[in-house]
Amino acid sequence: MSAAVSPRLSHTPLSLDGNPLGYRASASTPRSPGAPVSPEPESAGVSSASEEEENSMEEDGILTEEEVSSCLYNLGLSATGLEYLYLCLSAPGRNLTDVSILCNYVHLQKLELPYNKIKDLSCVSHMPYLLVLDASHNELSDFFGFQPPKNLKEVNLSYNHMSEMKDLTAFSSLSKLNLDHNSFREIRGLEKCSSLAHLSLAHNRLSRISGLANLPLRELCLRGNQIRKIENMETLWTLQTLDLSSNRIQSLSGLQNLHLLGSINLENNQISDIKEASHIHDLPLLRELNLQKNPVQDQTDHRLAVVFLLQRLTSLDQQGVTAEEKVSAVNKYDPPPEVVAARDHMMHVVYQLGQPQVIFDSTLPSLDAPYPMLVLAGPQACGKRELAHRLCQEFSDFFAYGTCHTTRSPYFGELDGCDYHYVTEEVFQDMVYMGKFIQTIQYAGHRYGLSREALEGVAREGLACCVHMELEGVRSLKNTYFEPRYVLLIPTDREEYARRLRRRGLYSRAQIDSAVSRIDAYVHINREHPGYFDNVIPCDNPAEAYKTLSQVVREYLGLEEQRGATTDNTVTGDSQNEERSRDPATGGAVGLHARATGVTEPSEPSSRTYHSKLQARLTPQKSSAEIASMQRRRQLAREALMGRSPGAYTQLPNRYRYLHLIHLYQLHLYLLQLYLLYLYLLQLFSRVSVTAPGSMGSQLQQDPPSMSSMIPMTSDGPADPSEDSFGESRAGSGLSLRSSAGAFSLQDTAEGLETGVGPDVEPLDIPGQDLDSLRDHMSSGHTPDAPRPPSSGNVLEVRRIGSEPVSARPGSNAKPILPPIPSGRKTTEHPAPKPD
Ligand SMILES: Nc1ncnc2c1ncn2[C@@H]1O[C@H](COP(=O)(O)OP(=O)(O)OP(=O)(O)O)[C@@H](O)[C@H]1O
Repeated sequence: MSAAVSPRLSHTPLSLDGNPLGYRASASTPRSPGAPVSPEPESAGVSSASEEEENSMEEDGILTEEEVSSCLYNLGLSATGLEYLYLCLSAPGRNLTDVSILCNYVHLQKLELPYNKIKDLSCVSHMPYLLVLDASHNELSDFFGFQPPKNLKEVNLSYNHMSEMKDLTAFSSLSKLNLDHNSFREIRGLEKCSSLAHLSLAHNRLSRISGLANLPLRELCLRGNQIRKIENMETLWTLQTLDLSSNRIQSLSGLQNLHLLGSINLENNQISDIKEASHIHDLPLLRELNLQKNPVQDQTDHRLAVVFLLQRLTSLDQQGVTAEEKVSAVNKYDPPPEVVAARDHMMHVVYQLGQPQVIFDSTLPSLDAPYPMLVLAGPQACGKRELAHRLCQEFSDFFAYGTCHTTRSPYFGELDGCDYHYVTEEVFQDMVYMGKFIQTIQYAGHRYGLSREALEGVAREGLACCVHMELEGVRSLKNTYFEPRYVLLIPTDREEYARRLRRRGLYSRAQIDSAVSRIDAYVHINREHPGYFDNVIPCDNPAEAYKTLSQVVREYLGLEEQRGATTDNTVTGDSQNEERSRDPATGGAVGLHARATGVTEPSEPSSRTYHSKLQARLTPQKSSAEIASMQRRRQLAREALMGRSPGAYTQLPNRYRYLHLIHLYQLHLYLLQLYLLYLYLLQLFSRVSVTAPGSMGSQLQQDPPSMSSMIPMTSDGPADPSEDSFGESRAGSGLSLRSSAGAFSLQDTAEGLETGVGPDVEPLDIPGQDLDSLRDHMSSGHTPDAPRPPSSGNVLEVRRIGSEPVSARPGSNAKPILPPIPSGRKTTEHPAPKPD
């Protein structure tokens, strides 16, 4: 059966309307109405009645039998199955006014009479087998003005003059009804149309949606009415396509329950708020949405916002939604934590680039080794701030508290500058614009940030910075060039943690719930990304947590070595433990497992022993951090010798900074070598000049006479031979380096330069003019380290180990050196004493 017939082609409907046999009724073959016919092959010339005849018929608008003959098509079995009949009639665009003759064609199943002037369709009452009726573009004013054909399925009465719907209960088979372009003001009479799947009432005068309850509609078109509100549609469970374009709708409320909706057209309405999209957010099958010509289009990024709210859309405003758009939308409105962190990092880098570039104290210790930091991470009020303070107190030689900025106001007992720098939102934002932060986060409506200055202050002291932060802060910090140690403090007892939060009396119930739920984020990231945190410490009991933390820190610093020597013996005496710890398949797994499961077991001596021993075996004599530290000190010494301070190139643009440093380094190296050669020759000459010629050879073979002054001394005598001449204990670099800061030896510098692995050089405070004094001093026959009379600040002082530590870098703003926290390095054996 033909679905549609073009009115202008209706004279030759055979090829278009599915008559496979190519038969049609001959106009010259009269037959009784509905009478069976024998199929005849169509012959050219017979198919059309004479034009004159047709014109005369069209003029008076009465459909005649001859014309009917020419309009019949689709020969087939009658509904009874007993005879062959023409089942369809198509007479479009003939200006017909009277089609009463069709009362005789009782077997018709499809009747197409569009583009005529028909006012009366009562003939349809005589077509009990009619399935499809198309009477669009006529002058009908009587709604369904005929007796219901029992099986009528599709009716098109669009473009007529009907204004009132009547009860269609009798049309129970009706599945498709088109009533567009009439004058209906209200939908009614459809309640019993239990098969109605497609209904179109476009361009009528409807002002509200009604009369559709419980209809099995799959497609509903109410375009071009005056509807203001989506209502009475809750029961249209089966609706898949909805066209409400060109109405006056302001809200999408009312569509929430239509779970099968796949396409909504709301073009040309009054929707002005993007949030309206949230009403259809949960429709699982929604793929197409048209919001063109709505006020909402004026909002910037409205498309991204809608794409974000309705992420299942494949087409928005008749334009395909791309994957890129979806990603951008999510990144804009609900960015994943990684994106937040990356953006935060990017923002601070960009703002910082806008500022004059300087070499920061926190980058100076070495270009290779990042500034040492310890980050205590964990959910709010897990006690990490107290732990950080305590740690900095106990290990004050190593750590200082990095005070962050916050926009929240201080709680009772908190001190500005101690716990946080409390600033206003404006000040905080200004600091952001000035590129002062390394990372920031927004937490519980407040902003927190670690400023560069907080870090620099600690770096200037030569200490490692200890900070505490939330997971978001850790994520951001991980994007920077800093490589802190991250210790996760995690509450394992949620009840206790919630109680602790409640006890503080500072947080609302929602805040407490949120804080408790954030534990999962920490657990998740620790489980999914082994190694994300270097250590995980349960913090249910603050005292226990601190004990574990300080233990961990000691291990980092290598301080455990000295203290745990006896412990080691007892532990290593346990052969079983030792065996286990040596076996990477068992002991090693314990350590890894502890990390992976997120709980370290500091009370597990075997794993600790195994770990430290393994580290001791695997770690080379010097770690990269130590080497970096030594290189830096050598460089500082050279700078000091040359009377240079870093201030000369601190204003260099960032990108030339490292290149410039390398060139300077090479130049220094070269000049220093020349200078040392010169000094050495001077020294030789001076000695040769005071030594008898016969003893000259033996004198030359001796160690340099100043060697004794190079041996580190303590107040009680020579220093521990396990320390090198700079007091740097190989086993515990962090501790010894700090205590020996300021020691220096020219010979050692020369030695180090020649061998490349010589003793370390500590920076020497030599102002520029000291060089002249040094030259004068040596030209008078003294060695550089020979004592010189004191003068007012222009004296070259060779500090011995054991003198009080120097807190400032030689030259301008040098600082004592704290190497990056050694990576758990522990050696059981002390380095072999240096030969005298
Ligand atoms: N710069 C920062 N980056 C990321 N997180 C930060 C930063 N500064 C502070 N925080 C974290 O913000 C959260 C809220 O800070 P607040 O001072 O209100 O909590 P707290 O009660 O002191 O928590 P805690 O005792 O665990 O430190 C804390 O978890 C804190 O560690």
